[in-house]
Amino acid sequence: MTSVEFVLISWSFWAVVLASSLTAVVIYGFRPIHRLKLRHLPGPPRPWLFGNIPETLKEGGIYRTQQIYAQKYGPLFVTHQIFQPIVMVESPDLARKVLLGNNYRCVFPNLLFGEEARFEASTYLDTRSDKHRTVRGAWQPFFFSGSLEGFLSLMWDAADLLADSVEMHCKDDNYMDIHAMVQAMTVQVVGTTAFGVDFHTQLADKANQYNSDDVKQLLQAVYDIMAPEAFSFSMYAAFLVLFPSAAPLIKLVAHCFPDKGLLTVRRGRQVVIDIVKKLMADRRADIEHEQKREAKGLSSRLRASFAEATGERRGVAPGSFVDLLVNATDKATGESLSDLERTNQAFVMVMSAYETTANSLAFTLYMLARPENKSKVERLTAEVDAFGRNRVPTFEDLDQFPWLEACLSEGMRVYPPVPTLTREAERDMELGGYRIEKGTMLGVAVYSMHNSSAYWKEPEKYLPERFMEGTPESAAKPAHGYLPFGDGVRACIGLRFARMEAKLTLIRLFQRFTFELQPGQENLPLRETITLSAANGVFVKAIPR
Ligand code: HEM
Repeated sequence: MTSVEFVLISWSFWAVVLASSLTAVVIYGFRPIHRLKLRHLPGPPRPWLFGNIPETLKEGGIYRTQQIYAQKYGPLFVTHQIFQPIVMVESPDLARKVLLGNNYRCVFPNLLFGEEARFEASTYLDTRSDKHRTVRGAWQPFFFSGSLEGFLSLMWDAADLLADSVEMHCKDDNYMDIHAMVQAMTVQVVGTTAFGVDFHTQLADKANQYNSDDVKQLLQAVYDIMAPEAFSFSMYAAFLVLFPSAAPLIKLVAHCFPDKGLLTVRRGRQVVIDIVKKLMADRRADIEHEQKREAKGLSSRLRASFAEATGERRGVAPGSFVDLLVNATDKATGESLSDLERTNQAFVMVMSAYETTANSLAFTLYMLARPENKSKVERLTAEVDAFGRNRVPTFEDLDQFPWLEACLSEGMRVYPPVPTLTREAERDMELGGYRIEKGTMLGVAVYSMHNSSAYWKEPEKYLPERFMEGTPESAAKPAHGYLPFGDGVRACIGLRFARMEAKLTLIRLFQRFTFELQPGQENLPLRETITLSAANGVFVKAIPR
């Protein structure tokens, strides 16, 4: 073969490769099989290659496009937001059918590889059937009434410290970012209740800075993991979106040549994992130490009073999460959870326990600081005063705050901290008159449902009365239309913990202050990841009472 022939052959070879690749991309971009399968469902047109992503970016979030699509196409529609088509529902009845009939929550693919992927694979959030039952069973005692009662004083201490920080800002007469402040408080609560460690996240009245490098790192790391920028800044994420079936190859390349976004997420994860590993190792050492002391005949009751008298560190609360993990066994097999699984549970605890609670508190405080809600605040302070401005509530006392609880519930209606829920169809099913195939990804548009005039009267108004029994507003409330904590066997396991923490915080704050919103925040910009939060914080001025 002459060299000219060789070049010609190789040129034609490459032309064929190029042409067939282009054809594949064009066909792939249309996803004909998906279209065919879901052609009978209503929903927005799906532009080539990127699906509905451009519209989502334009509208500022998935929660917003869901609202627009529901208005246009009704309570069931198919959207192509990320990776694959999602059949979304927006009515209370359909949401119930999706959440109660399907027990596996879809978790979006990620870029993790190798050891990191193995770690992620054991995450609670992604467990199925028996494994899910085992892991949920291991978590459950942490939320029993006895455990919660034991956490009350730790939560109250944290809320009290928050109130001290607020007072400090009052002196400066400045607006403060109450969202950032409650975040610092909820991290403290996770630390003390679940791990027996005070992270000293709150500024309090003295140091005016974080006490420990670990804590600074932890907060930054959690932020990095959750930050949408970190994910979308990785160019590999775009490839995953476009070519999900090439995921293993994309992950391998991303692993070998990580870009800045991916590095940020991986570093963040590693920091949190290292910290929880350290916490668990410390606790194991403590347990061994305690057992030795026990063997020497010093009873735990005696030790507790000794600790009290000497001011020794309070230690791990009864029912602490690390203790549960250290002892956790798989009910089906009788085997103990592996170290990897234990570490993963602790990682999930840090990630899931603090942000959602902080967001729900920040949204509620935002609503209560708006001038038009002054009368709601007056009713709230009257309720708090009737209990006592300097009294510490007991576990039983928490039932004495129905209005405060209603204010919190209504805050989570307007701004549900988790705006979308997902499930995978476990079998072929009928939904809203349509046939849905097994394996289809399903979603519940919680934000849209909570803010729809189809189900709620005057949804734009902040009306805690909706959650007060016997009121006309409560009677007008849709059955099953309120889902801030999800529903079914995958519903939030931390619901009682979160509500108790939020109630104690609001009681302590309103015992001492009321709040005024900084002008210019009438429309609160939102940031959407898996959760919904205030994009630029919530700035308020506290008025001492
Ligand atoms: C106001 C605060 C909170 C809100 C709004 C919230 C909301 C949610 C939602 C919507 C889900 C998904 C439910 C579903 O798919 O049906 C969920 C699941 C979960 N939440 Fe929460 N959550 C909060 C606080 C907490 C806390 C404090 C913890 C831990 C202490 C926690 C741990 C979890 C866990 C582990 C899951 C997964 C449950 C499972 O798959 O079995 N959450 N949460």
